[in-house]
Amino acid sequence: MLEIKNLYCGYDEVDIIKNINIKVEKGENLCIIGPNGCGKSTLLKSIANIIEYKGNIKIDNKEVSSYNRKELATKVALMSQISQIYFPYTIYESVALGRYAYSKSVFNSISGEDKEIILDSLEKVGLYDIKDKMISELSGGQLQRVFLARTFAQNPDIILLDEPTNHLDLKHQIELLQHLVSWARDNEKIVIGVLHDLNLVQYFSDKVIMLSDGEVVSYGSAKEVLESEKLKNVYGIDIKKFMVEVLEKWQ
Ligand SMILES: Nc1ncnc2c1ncn2[C@@H]1O[C@H](COP(=O)(O)OP(=O)(O)OP(=O)(O)O)[C@@H](O)[C@H]1O
Repeated sequence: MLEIKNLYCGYDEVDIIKNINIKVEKGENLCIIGPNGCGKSTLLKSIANIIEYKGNIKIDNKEVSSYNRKELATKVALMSQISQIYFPYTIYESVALGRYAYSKSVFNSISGEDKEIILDSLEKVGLYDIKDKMISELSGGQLQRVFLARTFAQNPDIILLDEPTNHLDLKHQIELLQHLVSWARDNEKIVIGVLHDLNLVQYFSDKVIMLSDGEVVSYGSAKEVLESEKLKNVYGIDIKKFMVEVLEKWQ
């Protein structure tokens, strides 16, 4: 379980995130929404202990800042927006890096069980058949799926995703989110994702948290949070009216 209490964090002594309190139960999918710059990525970075924070962030009753790096890697994995850094690795090798947290030393070779987990992760994201390709030869969407497979291979208790679908076509967006939902439900894990597409939020989340200027302005089911008036106040446009107009065009 993840429990966040009185959380404040930011950069250069300026708080971006202010007084956040949430509890996420095992098996739950939480979506974080809110306009550009409201602090969504900053919140994820604090949960992954990448930036310092004030208050409490506890995974299984232990403060994330008190886990050592390797231990924390078995608890939480952050998949960020795609980085443009390309290492000279194959897809398989890149995904194998996800098993590092479980190796006894950097000199240990990968075990039979590790191999099975890596191949299973590649299968899940549909990259098994091209696992020996160099990652420098991949499209943005394929690369995103490599990072996701590495996250699955890491098998943490909590996966944090920062706009995981931004490079994916619609089929892969839906498949990815379906994988994540069943991964969380079947294994009693937690998925916390920043999503901009409110249709996907509506479809895949158990709970939604809406941020505005670093504070929680709404927290609950998608039905409770994605209310027309609340969205208008935070985003400054009538999103529901726009969505309904678009849907009518499909008729
Ligand atoms: N490394 C950093 N140093 C200083 N300020 C930063 C840093 N990263 C982000 N910020 C600032 O913190 C604020 C929140 O940024 P953050 O990336 O968390 O927002 P976001 O809600 O994820 O935005 P977006 O939807 O555009 O991705 C912004 O004002 C941003 O400029």
